[in-house]
Amino acid sequence: MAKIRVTKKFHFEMGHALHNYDGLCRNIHGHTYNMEVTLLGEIREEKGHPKDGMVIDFGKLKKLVKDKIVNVYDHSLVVSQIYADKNQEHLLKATERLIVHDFQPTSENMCVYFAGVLQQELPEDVSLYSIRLYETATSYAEWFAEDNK
Ligand SMILES: Nc1nc2c(c(=O)[nH]1)N=C([C@H](O)[C@H](O)COP(=O)(O)OP(=O)(O)OP(=O)(O)O)CN2
Ligand SMILES: [Zn+2]
Repeated sequence: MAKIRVTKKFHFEMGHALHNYDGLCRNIHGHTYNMEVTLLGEIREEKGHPKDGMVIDFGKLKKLVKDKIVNVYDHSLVVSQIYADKNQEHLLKATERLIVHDFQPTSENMCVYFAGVLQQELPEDVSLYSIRLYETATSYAEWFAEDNK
C-alpha cells in the first residue's frame, strides 16, 4: 500500500525571552508562530469506511495538535527555569499563562519538544515525519524523524 505524507498548518501567538542572549531577544517579546506538522502513513483502502482514502482525518490531526500544543501555548509566555528563577515575582504578576521549561525557548528547542509531545499522542498507524516551526516570517527550525532515529 502507498505510504504518503500529510501536512496541516497551525499558528499561535507566544511570548518568550532568551536568558543571557547577546541581542534584543533577551527581552520579553512575542511572535506569531506558524507550525507545519507532517505525518507519514498508509492510505486506508476500505470502501464504505468513513475514513477511506485517508492517512488520518485532517480534523483528527487538528484536534490533537490544538489540544496538546496550540491551546496550551497560545498567548502564553515561555521562559527557561533559569530565567523564571531570576524573575519569578515579576513574571507571575505579568501573565496568567506562564510556561517554564528546563530549556531555552528557542525555535529549535520548542520544535524538538513539540515533536516529543506529538509522538506520544499519535495513533499507532501513523508516525510523525517532521515539524517545521516558523518563529518569524524568515526564520524556522525543522525536526525530522529521519534525523533522530
Ligand atoms: N538559532 C536561533 N536564533 C535565534 C532564535 C532562535 O530561536 N534560534 N531566536 C531569536 C529571537 O527570539 C527572534 O526570533 C529573532 O529572530 P530573527 O530571525 O533574528 O528576527 P528578526 O526580526 O531580526 O528577523 P528578520 O526577518 O531578519 O528581520 C534570535 N535568534
Ligand atoms: Zn523571539
